[in-house]
Amino acid sequence: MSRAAKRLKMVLNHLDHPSTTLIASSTSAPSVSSHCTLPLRYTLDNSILTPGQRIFYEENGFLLIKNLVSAEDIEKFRTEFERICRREVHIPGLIIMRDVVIAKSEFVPDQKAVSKLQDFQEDPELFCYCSLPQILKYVECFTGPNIMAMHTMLINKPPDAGKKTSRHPMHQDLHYFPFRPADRIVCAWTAMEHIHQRNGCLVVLPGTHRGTLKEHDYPEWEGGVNKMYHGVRDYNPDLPRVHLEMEKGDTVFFHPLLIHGSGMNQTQGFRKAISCHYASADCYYIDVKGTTQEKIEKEVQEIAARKYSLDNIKFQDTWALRGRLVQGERTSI
Ligand SMILES: CCCCCCCCCCCCCCCCCCCC(=O)SCCNC(=O)CCNC(=O)[C@H](O)C(C)(C)COP(=O)(O)OP(=O)(O)OC[C@H]1O[C@@H](n2cnc3c(N)ncnc32)[C@H](O)[C@@H]1OP(=O)(O)O
Ligand SMILES: Nc1ncnc2c1ncn2[C@@H]1O[C@H](COP(=O)(O)OP(=O)(O)OP(=O)(O)O)[C@@H](O)[C@H]1O
Ligand SMILES: O=C(O)CCC(=O)C(=O)O
Ligand SMILES: [Fe+2]
Ligand SMILES: [Mg+2]
Repeated sequence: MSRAAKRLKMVLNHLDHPSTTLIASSTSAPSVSSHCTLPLRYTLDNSILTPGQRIFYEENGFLLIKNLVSAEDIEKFRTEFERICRREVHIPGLIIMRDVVIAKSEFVPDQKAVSKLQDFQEDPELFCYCSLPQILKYVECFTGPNIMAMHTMLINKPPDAGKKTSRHPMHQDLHYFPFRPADRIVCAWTAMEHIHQRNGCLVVLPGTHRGTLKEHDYPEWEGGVNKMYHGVRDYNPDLPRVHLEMEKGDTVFFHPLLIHGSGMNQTQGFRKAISCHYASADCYYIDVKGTTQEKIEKEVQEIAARKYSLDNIKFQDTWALRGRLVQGERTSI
């Protein structure tokens, strides 16, 4: 056995012990070190993730699992999405979002007018995604056994109308969340078709989950920006980034501090993905007053007041009302 292989084996043998520390370099096999250490803090001890997968998530803040959701399930989500677009079903609480370019034009009951569905927790067909056992099995590695589905989306990224508004600016999802700890929150995002750079795949900045929550603002884009699409202020386009090309059914799990976004859709198709943000039910709410999240709190409260006549609702309560238990016990949030 080579020296590198021996070293790797030693790390793998130790990984099941919480006290183990390791350094994991981004290029080669991880090595045990007594002076420069990185505890495992982003993943929990169970037998689902291989040691290599744990190290990868610890280092990079995301983990891609191939072929996790079946074609039949994806077909079911697609069918339901189309029914919603044709207004054949009405789902309480569901937000149907249109791209900013067409938001002010005429009503067209077609999927071509819908860029995103948000908050589908009351739709049994779509919410089925959030309870898929093969997804929850992975989610538990990050959240622990008590699991809440906090936020649901089906993204139908439209062909760009020429103004680059189909882009999603680089952001950290934690910016939208008034609950903690961040390490017990994870997003599952599943490709509903082949997603590549030309139709606007996810773009991630590996390792940025180890940083802090950054200040977010609307980016200054000439062609306009969609409502609530905040981006990290002073985005540095020189940081190393990875385009996540995915096949239908592939699922990426990522940390809420990971900086990510998606490019414009340069094809004529509507690229589809379905996602859910999960949190441990043992998380707790925080007050965002006086923090960088105050602006988003205000925007969400304005929407809650305008759309649902919920005046003076607390930011935390907009989440408590939408969150749904999918495994274990609803202990806190
Ligand atoms: C049961 C408790 C209820 C609590 C309710 C709380 C509401 C919560 C809102 C969402 C929270 C978002 C949290 C997400 C966090 C997850 C992390 C992931 C990061 C992201 O995904 S970032 C993007 C997330 N945000 C969105 O997807 C935006 C959500 N969209 C909307 O809220 C609505 O689509 C919108 C934009 C408010 C419009 O809806 P609606 O009011 O139904 O639409 P109207 O046609 O009536 O238009 C009203 C007004 O808005 C303009 N408009 C419409 N679409 C857009 C757009 N895409 N961009 C900019 N402006 C838009 C439209 O032209 C109208 O303007 P007027 O000037 O004519 O009034
Ligand atoms: N000023 C900015 N602030 C925040 N996010 C940005 C900014 N500019 C670009 N992005 C985001 O960067 C990510 C990468 O975009 P994309 O894949 O389109 O890059 P690219 O096509 O390689 O670059 P370019 O568009 O410059 O040719 C997208 O999420 C995009 O929305
Ligand atoms: O373009 C996408 O599908 C990603 C959207 C995203 O990151 C989000 O909604 O939080
Ligand atoms: Fe996001
Ligand atoms: Mg681009």
